[in-house]
This record gives sequence, structure tokens and C-alpha cells, in this order.
Amino acid sequence: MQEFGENIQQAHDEKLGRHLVASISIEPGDTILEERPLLVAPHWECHQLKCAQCLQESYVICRRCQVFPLCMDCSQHDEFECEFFASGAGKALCKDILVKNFGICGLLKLLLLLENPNTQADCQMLIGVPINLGDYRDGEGMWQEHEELVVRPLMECGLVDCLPTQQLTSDILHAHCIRIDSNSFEVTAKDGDTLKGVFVWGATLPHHCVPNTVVALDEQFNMKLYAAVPLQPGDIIYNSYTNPLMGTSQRQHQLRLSRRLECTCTRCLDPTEMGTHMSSLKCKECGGFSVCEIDSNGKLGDWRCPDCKALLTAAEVHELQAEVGSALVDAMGDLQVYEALLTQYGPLLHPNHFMLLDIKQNIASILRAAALMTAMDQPCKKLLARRVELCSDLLPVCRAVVPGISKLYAIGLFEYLLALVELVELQFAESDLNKKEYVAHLKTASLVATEAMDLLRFEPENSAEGYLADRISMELERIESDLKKYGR
Ligand SMILES: C[S@@+](CC[C@H](N)C(=O)[O-])C[C@H]1O[C@@H](n2cnc3c(N)ncnc32)[C@H](O)[C@@H]1O
Repeated sequence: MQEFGENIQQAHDEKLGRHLVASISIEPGDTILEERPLLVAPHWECHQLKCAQCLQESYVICRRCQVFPLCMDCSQHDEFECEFFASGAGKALCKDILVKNFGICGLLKLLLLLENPNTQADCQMLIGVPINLGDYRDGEGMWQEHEELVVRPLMECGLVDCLPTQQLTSDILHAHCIRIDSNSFEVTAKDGDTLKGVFVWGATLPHHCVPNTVVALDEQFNMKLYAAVPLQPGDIIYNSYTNPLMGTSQRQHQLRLSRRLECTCTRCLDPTEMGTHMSSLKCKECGGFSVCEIDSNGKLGDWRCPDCKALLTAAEVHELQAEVGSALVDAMGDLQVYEALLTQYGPLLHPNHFMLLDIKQNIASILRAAALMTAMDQPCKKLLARRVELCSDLLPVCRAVVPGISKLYAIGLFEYLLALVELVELQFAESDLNKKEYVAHLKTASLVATEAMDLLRFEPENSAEGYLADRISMELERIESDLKKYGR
């Protein structure tokens, strides 16, 4: 069992089930929970064999058990799972079960953890939470994926007979798949592939669209949870299961689909989405902004302009959003098309509308890639200026939707910093900026870099965010040395 700090304690209520609450006042950045994963597994649809130990690409099979893949750097994997197939109950099973059906890997690992006396108690915490299979048994989407990639191959390979005490049926296997999906965090292997990480205490964290903690995951898949904002005794410890740059309708759809969760958090009940207006539309009558009418259960209604009371029906809004959504899919990475979409739909939506933000993020990332490839000529300066503009548009929204210590805002600042420095360096080199103007921009860049590094200071060194902090620190050194050279 993993330990958690003295600053939190376990609680239980009907709505949230098991969860954690602050037992004392907690400062932003204070560690709340440190936990090793119970299980790290590839996605069900993964066909590339992954090393059972480090989860990187693998092309060899463990010589001892002849079932689990290993990579060139790892000579062994979990002793219990190896032994099970080497000389234990699974010895007689066909050795290529994972080669033929790699999708079963995550569930196979969980079944062996359940069989292992040393890990049974941890697993029980996870599988002890009842699942209403009726909510999922629609034969489509998630259920169908589990059935085809995991449950059926596992039922057919004879493994269930080797684990008689678990009395496995296909319903039990489906429930385990749902538990893995709904409790997992996205973790990243060293080779950059994303995986599912399941943490016993991490799995108890309920959802809030404005979480009060930050989840940090290092290269060994260890989790560190720290406070994003000050917490008072009794405050529930929340994580977010969704992307904060999604609008309320998108987040609610995702939560309903993946977690069967109807969110009624403060952001979901706030028509202005924390003042960002990420779901607001331009009022056709008075030019103000129409906001969604939301009832106390978080159910979205029609859109109404608070100034002139003009109505936009939910059906009209959904139609418009579906139209923009499919135009976005059709755009397929084409810069001109994205810019045309901004021109077409910008006048109908609030400038911070989540669909416009999505288009702007697409444009900014195309421009970032283009800046790496294009020669530094005149059109490039225009593109760089456009990138700076888009990154700066995104910043206030990133700041508003994740208060306190925010990785999202840190990343937004980093993107803005890169764009700004590239642009002003080029403008200075080509004498578009004089020394005084250049220095003023460098001072802004220095402040941006410092703020981004400050937001990342609680991240583990060996994590993607830890490496990002190093990258920003190098950038800051370069900026400071230029400031020294050209005078402050
Ligand atoms: C990661 S699990 C949480 C496990 C649970 N707390 C326990 O007893 O271990 C996610 C599930 O908890 C419930 N849940 C999480 N956040 C919630 C919230 N804000 N309101 C209601 N239910 C929530 C939903 O059923 C969701 O599918």
C-alpha cells in the first residue's frame, strides 16, 4: 500500500465515494500524495509489443517466461508475472498469447496482480468499487473495443481456467477494463508513447473542471500530487479528468462518455466559464454576447443575451458548433483553411470561444513547425508576428481556467516566449527594432520565462515538465546575456 502525507485524510460520501480531504491548511506547491503506479499498461488498441518492465518498444520476448516482451535494456520484469508463465499456473498456456493479442496486456497484468498475494490488497481497493455494467453494455464504442481486443481473446486463450479463484466471467473482465479506463492517468514512456497508469490512491480523486491540485508524473511513472492553490482543512482534493481548454458542452460530453459522470462543478454551472466566455456566442441583435442558460444540475439550455435578452436556441447553437467542428476536421492541417475559418466564424462567436481557441492553437502549432523549417526571410517575420499574436490571445484564457500553479499556463507562457524571442531577434537583426526597443522586448521575455519557470518549480526533474523548465532556463540565460550585451 502506498503512503500519503499527514496533510490529507480519507473520506467517504454517497456522491463521490472514497476520496481524500485536506486535514490541515496546505500551501500551493505542498506535496499531497506520492505514489508508485499499481499498473502501467499500453492502450487496448496498441499492436506494437512493449517491454513489460519499461513499456518502451520491444522486439524480444523474456527468455524465462517466453510470454512477456522485454527491451534490449531490461533483463527482467515483475517476478510474479514471469514465474506464473515460467513454472506456475500459466506454464501450459500458449506462449504467443501476447504476440497475437497485445491488447490484453493491461488486463493480463491486472489479473496477475490480483493473483499475487503481495499486491492483492492494493488491487482490491481498485476493484472493490462497484460498476454498473448496464450503463456501459451498449455494444458500441468502449464496450465493443473491450469485447474485441481484450475480453474475447482472454476468454478464448484458456487463462481464466488458470486463475480459478478469481471466478472470471466475461462480465468481470469487462468491469476490470472499465475500471482501468476510468481510473487511469495518461503517462508517457521514455520513447514518447502515451500509456495508461493506474494508481490506487490517485484513483480515488474525484473530478472538478477547476482542480485544486496538480498531477506530476515522472519518467518512471511515479505520481506526485501537489496543491495548486491554498487548501483549507476539509477541502476535497480534486483532479480534473478533462482538458481545461474545452468548452462546457465538450467537457460534459467527454465526462458522460468516458466516466458516466454528470459534472455540476462551479465552472460547469457558470455560463461565463470563469469570465472567459469560452462557450459564448455573439448576439445577432445587439452585438453583445449570448451565454448559455444552465440549470442547477448542470444541464445546458438555450443561449440568451444578458443585455437585449435575444434568444439563440440550443438547437441553433449545436448546429453551428457541429458545422465548425466538421470544418475543423476537414481542414486537415492546412494553414490557409484555418485562417479562413477564423475569418468566417470569428464574427459569430466570442473571441475566446473554445472552437476559435482550437483553431488558433492549430495555427500556432503549424507556424511553430514552419518557423523551424523556413529560411528567415520577410514572410517569415509576418508568420512569427502572427504566432506571437495567437499565443498571446491564448494566455489570458489559460490563466483563467486553471488558477494557481498551472502547467497549462506555464506551457502557454513558454510558447509565447519562443515566438516572441524568435520574432524580436529577427526584427533587431534586420534593424526593424532599435536597441532600446529590442531591450524592452527582452525584458518582457525575461519576465515571461521567469514566471513560467516559477510555475514549473514543483515538477520532478525527470519529467517532461522538468525538462521543459530546463529548456526555459537555457532560454532565460540567453536572454539575460543579450540584456547584458545591449544594456538594461
Ligand atoms: C476515478 S473514480 C473515483 C473513485 C471513487 N471516488 C472511489 O470510491 O474510489 C471516478 C468515478 O468517481 C465518480 N466521480 C468522480 N468525480 C465526481 C464528481 N465530481 N461528482 C460525482 N461523481 C464523481 C464518477 O462515478 C466517476 O466515474
